[in-house]
Amino acid sequence: MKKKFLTHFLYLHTALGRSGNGMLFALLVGVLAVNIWTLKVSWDKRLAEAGDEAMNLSVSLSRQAEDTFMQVEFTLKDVMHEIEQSHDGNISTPEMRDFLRERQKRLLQLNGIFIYDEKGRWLAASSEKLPANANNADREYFIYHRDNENQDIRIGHVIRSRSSEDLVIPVSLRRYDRSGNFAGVVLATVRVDYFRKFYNFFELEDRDALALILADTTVLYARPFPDSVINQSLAQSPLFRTVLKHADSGGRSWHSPLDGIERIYGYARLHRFPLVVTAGYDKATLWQKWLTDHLLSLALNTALLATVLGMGVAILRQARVQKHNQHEISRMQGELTHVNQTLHALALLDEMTGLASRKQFDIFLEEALRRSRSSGRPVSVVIAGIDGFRYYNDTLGHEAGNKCLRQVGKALRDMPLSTTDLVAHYGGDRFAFVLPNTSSIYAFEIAMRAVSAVRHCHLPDVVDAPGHTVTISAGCSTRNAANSDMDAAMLIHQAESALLDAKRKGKNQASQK
Ligand SMILES: Nc1nc2c(ncn2[C@@H]2O[C@H](COP(=O)(O)OP(=O)(O)OP(=O)(O)O)[C@@H](O)[C@H]2O)c(=O)[nH]1
Repeated sequence: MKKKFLTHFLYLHTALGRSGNGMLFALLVGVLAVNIWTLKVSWDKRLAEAGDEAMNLSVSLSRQAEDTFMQVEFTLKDVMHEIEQSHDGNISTPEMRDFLRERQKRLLQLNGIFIYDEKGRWLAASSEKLPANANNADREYFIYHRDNENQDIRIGHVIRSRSSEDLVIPVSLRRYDRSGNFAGVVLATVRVDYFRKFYNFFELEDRDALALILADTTVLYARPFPDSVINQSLAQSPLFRTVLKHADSGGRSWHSPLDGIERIYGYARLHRFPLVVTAGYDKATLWQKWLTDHLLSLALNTALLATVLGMGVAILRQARVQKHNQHEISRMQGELTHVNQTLHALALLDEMTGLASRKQFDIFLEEALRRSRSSGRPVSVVIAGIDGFRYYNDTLGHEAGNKCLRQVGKALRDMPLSTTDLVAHYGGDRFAFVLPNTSSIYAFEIAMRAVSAVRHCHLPDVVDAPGHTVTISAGCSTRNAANSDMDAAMLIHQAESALLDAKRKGKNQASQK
């Protein structure tokens, strides 16, 4: 049912419909393929651009991080130098505090600078006052330096400052005494807010991400995440599992383990410090923006395609209507031809007697004369009339007269004649023969046979004339070589004249002119 409807709707039952639909389908597939391909190329290009942008951003962020920590490193080294310069070994002096404060103020990223002895006690700090009995021996960086003879700068996990309550990144150096033993730690704390502010300068979408990460996979700061992600491990991130193992910088997409969102990331490992920075563009946001940019062209293309398809269907429909109309016209023409033929045939037959009509007689006679002229062979005409038919008609009535006409007509039709001869009802009580290739002698014989045929039918005549039967009289004329100038009218006139002769001579006989 559905298939039938579809076949009819799409005109698939016609050759025109099939080829039209084939063309429309090919057009649809072609336009769709080109559009999809163009859009795919455009989306791939956008992704590649986003990858490049993320990579560039991560490289600049890595420069910024390197500069930030390098300045801190130099400051720490300055502090070490200053400590070495103190003659009596006393660090807890106002001069040292001023020195530390002055150095701290130089760098925006610095939260504070601190000097601890080998027990973790505060010796000096850039802050206004030293907390009483303060001890940092429990801090992770302190324990590290106490237990490791490493002279390099160390960047630790984020901690909350005991002096300012801020989230800070501890950057520390091991102190040595003159004998080379552990003498404590010099610490500079870098504000996490410094990175927060810096990363906020960039015009990014809500779900785009920037992160500063320790090389041991610990998050130091990451936007747009809450501070709860700070110090989380990214060991499960593709960044540490695979990506960084292949290259120190580059671009790739992966799902962040912090929120599961897929981003196009750029990443860069710092050369001088064990840090990694990443910049990631949210793929879904990129897709939405790209879609919005292409929505207009997409809508226009769709509208164009729909218009073309609509026009195609309309043309197909129009062609189908035209074909239907043509079919109707030819069917009607056929019907008209049939009707015409019927009408023509009816006009050529006499309705009452079933003999040829007067019209057919005229046509047939003209044709016989034409052939006679070209062949030189004779053609004859016999005209017969019922004797005393007016009286018959007047006495027995018109209906009886009609019956008599039919009976006489039948008698004449039943006469054995040549297939080329024609018997017609000439009109009124008259009958006529056209006899091609018939000489005057033979025409006269046929006229007499006609008279005889009617007589032998014994059709009863008028009631008050017993023993009388219906008779006819006949007159004939012939065109032959001797009177070759005769036309149809002359032949008929002569035959009628002969008929009158026969009537005058007493009826029931034939006469010839
Ligand atoms: N029933 C009938 N009568 C017809 C028809 N056509 C003509 N007639 C009649 O035929 C008669 C012809 O009369 P006439 O021409 O005088 O011929 P007639 O009476 O036979 O006279 P003669 O020719 O001298 O024998 C008229 O009365 C017509 O009304 C017809 O179709 N049916």
